[in-house]
Amino acid sequence: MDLIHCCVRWPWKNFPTSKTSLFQKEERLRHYNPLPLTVPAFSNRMPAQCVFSRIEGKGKRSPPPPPGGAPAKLAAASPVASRKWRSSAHALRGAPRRAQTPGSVTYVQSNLPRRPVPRSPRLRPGGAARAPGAGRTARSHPGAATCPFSAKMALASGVRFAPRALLRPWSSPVELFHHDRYRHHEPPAPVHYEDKHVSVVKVWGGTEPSRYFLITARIHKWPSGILRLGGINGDDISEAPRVCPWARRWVQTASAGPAAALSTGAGPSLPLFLLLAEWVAVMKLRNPPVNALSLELLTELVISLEKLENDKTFRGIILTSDCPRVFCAGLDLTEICGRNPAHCAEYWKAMQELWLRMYLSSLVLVAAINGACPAGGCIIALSCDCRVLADNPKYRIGLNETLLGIIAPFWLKDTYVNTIGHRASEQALQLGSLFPPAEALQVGLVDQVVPEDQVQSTALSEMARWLAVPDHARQLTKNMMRKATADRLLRQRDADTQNFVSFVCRDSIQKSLQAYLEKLRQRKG
Ligand SMILES: CCCCCCCCCCC/C=C/C(=O)SCCNC(=O)CCNC(=O)[C@H](O)C(C)(C)COP(=O)(O)OP(=O)(O)OC[C@H]1O[C@@H](n2cnc3c(N)ncnc32)[C@H](O)[C@@H]1OP(=O)(O)O
Repeated sequence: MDLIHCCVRWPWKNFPTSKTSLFQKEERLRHYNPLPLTVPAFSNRMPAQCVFSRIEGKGKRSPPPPPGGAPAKLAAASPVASRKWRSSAHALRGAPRRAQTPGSVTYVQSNLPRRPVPRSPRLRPGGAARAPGAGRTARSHPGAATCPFSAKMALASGVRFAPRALLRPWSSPVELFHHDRYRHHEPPAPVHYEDKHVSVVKVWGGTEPSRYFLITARIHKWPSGILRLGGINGDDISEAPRVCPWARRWVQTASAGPAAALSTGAGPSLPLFLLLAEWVAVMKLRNPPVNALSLELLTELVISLEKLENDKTFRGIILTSDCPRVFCAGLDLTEICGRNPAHCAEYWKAMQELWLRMYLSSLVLVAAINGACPAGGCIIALSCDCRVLADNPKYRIGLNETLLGIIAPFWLKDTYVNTIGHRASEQALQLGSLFPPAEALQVGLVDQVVPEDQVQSTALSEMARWLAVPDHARQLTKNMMRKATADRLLRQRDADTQNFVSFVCRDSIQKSLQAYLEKLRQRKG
């Protein structure tokens, strides 16, 4: 299994929500030299099928909070929000930074001269700003600290978002911004731009003058790196490097194309005043020949997911296959055929664990299904948030257990029902249907069917779409939708394991598994 982690980092998390606060922000940015980003390689070969290859940012990390920093209450309630607050507060103050702890991403000394950041007269001690005339900060707005909707209300009522708004537990305001304003304002014609450095995945936003836009671009040098470039129509694009000096190369390259393309209704050029990026991991299943879910692979998957979940810089995983023509062949039948009950129990527990982790993952999981996806493979795909399937009639997807003489356990059935509905599941499960792409799309088993060579890029743009939603709101919603299903298994996990073991260890089932495996082997010959 391959994991490719790619990233660019951004120094600013508070996005201006009005022209006034934009200018305030630019004023501060003028005195702040964010860190240069270079791309060293890091490879940590794991045992078994798991390979991590990292592409990492260089720079330095924020120090712990100053005395009187993030309130202890916040730290206790939301470590992520607290951390965001700390790094942003220090960026504002130009505070010295220190190297990150070993074992995680490595940051080194910046070569760029760092200038102290003069405190804006509008900044109050503690970093909160009072916007002129506003009289209130977002924080003073009831509920603004907890949910994007009240932040939206605050926006509507003219409240300027101040640095203290960083205390909000939900993620980058850019996402809120995009979410609020651009969801229904796609450009009239798609904008295509590609050169050797970047290719534009999607442009969000309208082309009217004085409107913001957001570009999601892919950086070729970082295969799964997603770059977000924001701008206002009509401003000067040459400002961009000043704002994001460490990303100058890419900003400049990117700016020529999409900006020009977008400028039709808004003047000759557009500014890219903000650069955002997400950390997205690409996880490639690699257990040749067919990515059968061996105990080893299951374990690696669980460990990798846990690592990524715990590394708060990651927000999404694209799951795909490294084996040609097969995404995942499902359970490794050799793990349950001719094995003792203890082994079967251990195996099934690992399968449950993987499903639980994936189904309830706080990260966005996108399955880039680039091959056949039967049975357990389909389960893996169904546990993701979004599925993109390659348009090849040989790449069929579905739960075909009944054809093998086995029965999908209740939690797989529930996952199926949650995805395609009761009647379609009833039919497909009993018939053991494996759907070709067009039918899979029609029944709702996958979200997109695209030509094979576009699976990864489509998965990436789907990821961008999912990451455009504030993490906090998306995670809670996901939990709300999926928790009951997961809880059902959690309540009866041991009984489910017992059922599985006693079922697969039956002589009749062992015989049919053996016959099925034999058939697969002969078919090859
Ligand atoms: C109330 C009680 C409740 C109890 C519940 C018990 C039941 C629990 C059920 C849990 C749900 C999940 C079930 C499963 O996942 S079962 C597995 C189902 N999988 C399949 O049916 C897929 C079988 N494979 C294929 O169809 C093809 O291999 C595939 C289309 C994936 C690829 O075709 P291709 O032509 O490229 O490859 P080959 O067929 O030539 O295969 C190459 C070698 O791989 C071996 N192989 C294939 N699949 C598996 C597998 N699932 N496990 C182990 N090995 C597999 C195949 O035998 C070939 O091996 P050799 O190289 O040795 O010949």
